[in-house]
Amino acid sequence: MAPAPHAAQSYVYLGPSGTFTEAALHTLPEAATRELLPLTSVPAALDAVRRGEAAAAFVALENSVEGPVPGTLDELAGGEPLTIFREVLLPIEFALLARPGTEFGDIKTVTGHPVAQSQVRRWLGTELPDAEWESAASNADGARMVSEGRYDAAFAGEFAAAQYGLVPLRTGINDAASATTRFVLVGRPGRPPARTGSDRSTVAMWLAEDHPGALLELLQQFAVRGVNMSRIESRPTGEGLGRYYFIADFDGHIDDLRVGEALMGLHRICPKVRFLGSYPRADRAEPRLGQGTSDAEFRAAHDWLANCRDGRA
Ligand SMILES: O=C(O)C(=O)C[C@]1(C(=O)O)C=C[C@@H](O)C=C1
Repeated sequence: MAPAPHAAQSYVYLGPSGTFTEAALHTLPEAATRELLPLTSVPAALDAVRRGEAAAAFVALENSVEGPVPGTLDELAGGEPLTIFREVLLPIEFALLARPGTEFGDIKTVTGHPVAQSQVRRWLGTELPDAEWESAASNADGARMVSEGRYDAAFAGEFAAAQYGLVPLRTGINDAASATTRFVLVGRPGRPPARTGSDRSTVAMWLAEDHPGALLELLQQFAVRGVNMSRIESRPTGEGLGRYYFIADFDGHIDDLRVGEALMGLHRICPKVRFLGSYPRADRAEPRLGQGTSDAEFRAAHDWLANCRDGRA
């Protein structure tokens, strides 16, 4: 359901209330001053922002176990441009929620978000090998459907139990210790938040045509400027088999000279580049700079070139 026009200053997110997305959103200080509106899907949330019906959407981007959240990357790379302004990391641990009185041995059907399924697959295979899985639009939506009696149990955050009148039959479930989901706050294009010295940037890039070394040419734009890439995904363009675009995260801010030079390099060799934002890193880690890649060294090189051109070298 689309938010009402008066909600234009709101933040929208994957609902209903009780999702991990909502829990992560509450860790952002600015969320306290906004109306927070749950919507039924990530595309619905991003479209509400595109239409100006919400100030920003808060969406899951990747999980340390499952990898990218299907759909979110393509939503950011396609359609009307959007920009990432913030990131949040949330440790993820599931509980198995059921209606009060349900015996563990009676569970025949379970539900949860598809990204949850990949995080509990081994646990499910061992503990409930005969249970039938059906996907829900979100983990909280799964809990809601259990409260309505449509499934016996749902995987969700333990915090969702009380909201839906359920009880946690098992807690602390996750196939991988320290599973973490990365969320981002996305708005209409605007000036990125100020550089903090511990920043991350995201860009989507399209290749001119398939040829030997095409991916290497992209990577070189980052490597020769000392820009550390932290993630790169290839995604189908939808224009036929073998046609891909790339979406990458890298250390640094668009105001860092090495980052600006790398982005200009991409612009020279790619038919299309979409800058998706520079924003403070949630883990506050600072990049390690290689020799010759600091702002001061880039500036000195520019000054030297200008002197050479003026005959003052
Ligand atoms: O269903 C939820 O609770 C969500 O917030 C969505 C979501 C996701 O899309 O990755 C968030 C965190 C977990 O990794 C599983 C599901």
